[in-house]
Amino acid sequence: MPKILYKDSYRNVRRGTMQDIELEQAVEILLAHASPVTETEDVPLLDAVGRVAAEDIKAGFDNPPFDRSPLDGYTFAAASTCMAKAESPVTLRVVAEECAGDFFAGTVGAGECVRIMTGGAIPQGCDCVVRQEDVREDGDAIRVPFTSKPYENYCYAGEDIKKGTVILRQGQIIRAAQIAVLASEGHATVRVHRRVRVAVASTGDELLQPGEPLRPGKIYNSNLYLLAGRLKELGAEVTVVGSVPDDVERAAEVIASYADKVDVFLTSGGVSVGKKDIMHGVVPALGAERLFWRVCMKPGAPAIAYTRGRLLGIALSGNPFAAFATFELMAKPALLRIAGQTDVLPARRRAVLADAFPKECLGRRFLRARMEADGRVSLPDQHESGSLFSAAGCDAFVDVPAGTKPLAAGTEVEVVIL
Ligand SMILES: Nc1nc2c(c(=O)[nH]1)N[C@H]1C(S)=C(S)[C@@H](COP(=O)(O)OP(=O)(O)OC[C@H]3O[C@@H](n4cnc5c(N)ncnc54)[C@H](O)[C@@H]3O)O[C@H]1N2
Ligand code: MOO
Repeated sequence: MPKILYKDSYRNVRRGTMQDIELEQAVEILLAHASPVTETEDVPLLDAVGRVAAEDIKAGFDNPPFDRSPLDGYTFAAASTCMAKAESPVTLRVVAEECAGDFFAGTVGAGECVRIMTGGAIPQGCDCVVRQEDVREDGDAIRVPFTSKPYENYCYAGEDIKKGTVILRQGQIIRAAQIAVLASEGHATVRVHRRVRVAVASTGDELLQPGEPLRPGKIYNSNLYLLAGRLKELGAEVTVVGSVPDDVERAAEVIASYADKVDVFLTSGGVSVGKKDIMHGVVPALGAERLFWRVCMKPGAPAIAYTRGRLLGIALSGNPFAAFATFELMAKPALLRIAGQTDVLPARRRAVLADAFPKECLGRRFLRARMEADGRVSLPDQHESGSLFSAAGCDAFVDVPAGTKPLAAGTEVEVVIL
């Protein structure tokens, strides 16, 4: 591997045609290099929660599979009660009893009924159900004091799902409701894409692992937990590499050793213009192609993306909120695409600010924020890129365009929902 000096690495890439790109362009470039995994596997339904469907599934039969009763009561032909009145009820003979799961194979004739429980299959000859509380039970007969209409209190076969309906779409994320629908159609397993494999590491000789004693000038490594934790939440197969030293060759060797094992190598730190911002050197040392460096946004502007063969490398800023924001806005769409998902961009909406933001934004800025129950979006007090704690309760970013003056409470803003 060529020896690359720290001081060379950013200066070389800064010269020439290098230009900051818009976030949307960065996402487009990442998505263009995010090939969905092709390997699939069949997993039991409960293991499929959080996974991405690898095939469209159509309902193989009408659900429910038979006409059924929505009540505990009696079923008969509505025509049998056409003469019924409160003062002269019609008497119907109870010829059978059916609980849910039973099947009465006979035909119910005029003047007859079947006692039926909720979920019981409606027998031949019957077209309505009455509640048992509404009739008088009298030995093996009932007295019905009103006329019933055909298909009153009646659940049709296929009322829930018609045969042939697409019940799961390729690329859809599978949640509890989806596995319940699959179960209702008799599926015990479902075909899913294999999980996206991500190695996550942090750069920075200042970093200590939690559990080590705190030493002067050092800080604990929080980004590793933020990124690995978020990857877990998103259902990725995470390899926690840990801290890589601030050494171009060593870091490149570590990343290269994962090139065939993971889809994405995610790092934080070392992307700005400092003496130890090694990622500029790591990219050529890896023999990788740099896709971009610097995005027109705060925080996280100095993010780098690169590829080597099938490996996609995403190097985020070390500042914790920069790592947080750029992970959500740039890395996540690419990871979801690789995982096989079709819907990969975060939702956006307009909302009114509950709090003021007192600073002018010369460049485009993403503010940590929280959607409130009243539909407004609130801001914490602390917005530094290096501050993590105030982001911990946030579930949205306010997307503030370049050149925005201080924002007053009550201003309508564009919000990215996490
Ligand atoms: N002269 C300039 N300096 C800086 C610029 C610039 O344009 N010119 N950009 C600033 C911006 S914006 C950012 S963002 C940071 C990006 O720096 P790096 O991505 O190279 O990150 P580091 O220098 O390694 O670290 C920055 C900051 O974050 C702390 N850190 C790093 N890793 C972790 C971790 N795993 N857990 C917790 N905290 C971490 C690190 O100690 C630093 O305080 O550069 C600005 N500078
Ligand atoms: O892009 Mo940086 O995170 O603002 O300090």
